[in-house]
Amino acid sequence: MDHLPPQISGSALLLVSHHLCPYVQRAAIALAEKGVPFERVNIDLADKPRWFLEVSPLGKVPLLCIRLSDGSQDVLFESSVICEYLEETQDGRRLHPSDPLTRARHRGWMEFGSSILSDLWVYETTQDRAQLEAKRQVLASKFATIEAELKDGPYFAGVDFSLVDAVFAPIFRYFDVFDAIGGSGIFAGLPRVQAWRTALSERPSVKAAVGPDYADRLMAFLKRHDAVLLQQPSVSAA
Ligand SMILES: N[C@@H](CCC(=O)N[C@@H](CS)C(=O)NCC(=O)O)C(=O)O
Repeated sequence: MDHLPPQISGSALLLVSHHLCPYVQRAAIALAEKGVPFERVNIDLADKPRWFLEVSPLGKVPLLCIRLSDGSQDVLFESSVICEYLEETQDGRRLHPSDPLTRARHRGWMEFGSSILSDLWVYETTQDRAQLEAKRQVLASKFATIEAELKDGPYFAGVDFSLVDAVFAPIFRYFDVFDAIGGSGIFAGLPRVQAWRTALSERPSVKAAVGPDYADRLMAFLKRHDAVLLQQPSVSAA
């Protein structure tokens, strides 16, 4: 594999990213939690570079470009696969439970998080109010399911931060923005989810992966899509 992007330099790991992508953010959180040095390069998904199309089978970010010890290079795609690879190859904090059954359950909840991201894509980009409301109900129901799963916290599995947390932290950052523009109401009556969301927002790895101006970038994205989500009563009144 010798099509690595021109931006790669000294680091053994390069995360090919997009500035808003929650799948990228989960991988960046896993890297930060493990204390693994890496480089990050953002690409324009509306104008994908040729080198990216050559090494990304699905044309999606994230990619993890890896320089191996013999000097050869390889590329991984799919955020969950990247997280699992990091867990298997890198030192630092363990992000999966050691017990196989618990680990398998965690993988299930990571998939559940990805299904929420698919719902969110429609929720944030639709121009149809009925579709927005239908997705809001789906999301509310999924977070109610999570509420029943959460124990004492602060994280999904208790005191230990795990890959499930890395998956959900970027999801909650969306709702920071949605709440600021009128309130989704999705977490009302879900105290454990609320507490989990707060704990994740304070985690340094999450802050670093998502970036300080995330809300502004997401707002600009919503405006570009002319999202009906922006037409909340409190926003139109402003
Ligand atoms: N299942 C993939 C999803 C990644 C994904 O959907 N990435 C989006 C950005 S958030 C993307 O690259 N979209 C570009 C495209 O579909 O053309 C993963 O977990 O890595």
